[in-house]
Amino acid sequence: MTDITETAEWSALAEHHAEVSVRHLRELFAEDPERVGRMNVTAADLYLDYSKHRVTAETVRLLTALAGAAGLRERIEAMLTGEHINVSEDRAVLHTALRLPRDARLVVDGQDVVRDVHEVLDRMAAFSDRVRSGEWTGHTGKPIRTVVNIGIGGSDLGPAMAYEALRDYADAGITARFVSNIDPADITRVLDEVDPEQTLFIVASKTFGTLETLTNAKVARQWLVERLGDDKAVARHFVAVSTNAERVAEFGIDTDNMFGFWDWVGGRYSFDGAIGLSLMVVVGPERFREMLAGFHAMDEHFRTAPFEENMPVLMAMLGVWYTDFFGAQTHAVLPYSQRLARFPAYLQQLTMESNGKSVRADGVPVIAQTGEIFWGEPGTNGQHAFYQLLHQGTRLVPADFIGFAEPFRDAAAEGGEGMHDLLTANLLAQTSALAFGKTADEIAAEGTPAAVVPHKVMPGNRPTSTILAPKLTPSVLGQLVALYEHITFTQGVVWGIDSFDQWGVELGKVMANQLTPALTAQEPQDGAPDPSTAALVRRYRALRGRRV
Ligand SMILES: O=P(O)(O)OC[C@H]1O[C@](O)(CO)[C@@H](O)[C@@H]1O
Repeated sequence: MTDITETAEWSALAEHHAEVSVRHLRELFAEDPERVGRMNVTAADLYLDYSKHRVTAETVRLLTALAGAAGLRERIEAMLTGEHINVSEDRAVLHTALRLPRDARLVVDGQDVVRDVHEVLDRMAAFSDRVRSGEWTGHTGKPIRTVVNIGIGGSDLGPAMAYEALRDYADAGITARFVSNIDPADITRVLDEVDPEQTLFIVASKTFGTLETLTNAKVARQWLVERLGDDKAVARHFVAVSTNAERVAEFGIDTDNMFGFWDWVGGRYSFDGAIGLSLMVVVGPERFREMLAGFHAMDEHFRTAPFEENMPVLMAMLGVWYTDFFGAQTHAVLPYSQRLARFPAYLQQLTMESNGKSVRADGVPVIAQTGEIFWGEPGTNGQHAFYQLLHQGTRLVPADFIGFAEPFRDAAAEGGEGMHDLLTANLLAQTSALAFGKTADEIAAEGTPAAVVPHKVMPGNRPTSTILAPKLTPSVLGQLVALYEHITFTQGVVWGIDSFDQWGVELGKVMANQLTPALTAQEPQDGAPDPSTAALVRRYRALRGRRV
């Protein structure tokens, strides 16, 4: 395997970087009146303006050539057709199959994937309809009003983010809550606020072996049985989403009430399948299917569009450009929608668990920097917090601004007419200020005292993408998520890594299990892994009033 940094395309970009990195966006715009008309792309309902990036037409040509040199076209095909591209776990990677239409055909490793996917979707839909209509009741005969999703990582962040994004579409009077952390504060906060007779727990875990989820699920089960006074209540108040039927049964959930998926769906790529059950119960199967159609539309764009017009490829390669050539350390995602408040957190798992790797798929250490660090908050909240650093700090932080033409509902009736336009005006103002800034001359010309001028200079030349969509519908959410999935995939291909395993999270889990007795045993124990940890164990035990 040739390292990407050893290709002619990489060297060409390194040379080109020396020329482009000294240019200001002001100049790039001034010398090319066609720039805005050229540097945009549409995919399904999403419009991307990437003209405010520190690139020229030549940069785009070189970046897409690099994607080609990495074998991106072949790797896309390999993923979509079920090759075992997750090499360290010897698995296919087929989250795109979760949204294939019913009449598509895909057989992988002898399995009719499309038939299986739709079988599960149909069971989910039938179950959701029963819960939504009130036909499925709790143990005492009352309808379900709250679903509590118990899961963590991909079994939490996806459904929690999507629920928040689409909760305006809830039309059956059912709300969702999400419990993930092993911190007892998480589950108790929810249990304190829900009615046991009208609550359905969805225990969501791909492996059904995750400590946090199983612990929280046990707590919820005990709470329920105590409140309803009958073990049999569990059957009406607990369902499971998992790939592991045996463990679901061991836990005491009837596998008739289990919704399955497969090892070729990574946890962080799973909420468009059974892991999205809580969302489907809230918004209904029809909306859920609209979301899947949105995912699929972006999949098709990714599969078919030439790289220079391919939204995920362009955004991925811009990320590579800043990470590997400009040395950018992080990447901000700034949705101008309160409904996307959890989107940055969701993207953190998607991108960082996927691409936070330092060896290539063949086990050889990487040379390039990998794994963009994503972070962000909804606009305008971020503006009043960290945008100062984006505008005037010493670091380069490329940012994605995501906006919508229409809100789900405005606040006109409440006297808030025009609020949404104000929100959008803020988005546009920020990207313009970041790109073009304000010079010392312009500031001095406003009569600013000379000593203050340097403090007010806005350097500009800070790159942003602007994604604009008509409205945050289920379909648009699907498109957005698929966009970032494919950005993540493309970057993984360029860096030559396995984006679909996550071995780096395992050691900590094992050590936590080993350390628990050291914290809880009546007598102090040896065996802390290092002197610092041993001292912290003693301190913790002392604070808890235990013998040291
Ligand atoms: O769905 P599970 O098997 O409970 O796993 C939860 C999460 O834990 C991880 O394996 C990381 O520890 C994630 O990849 C996954 O999404």
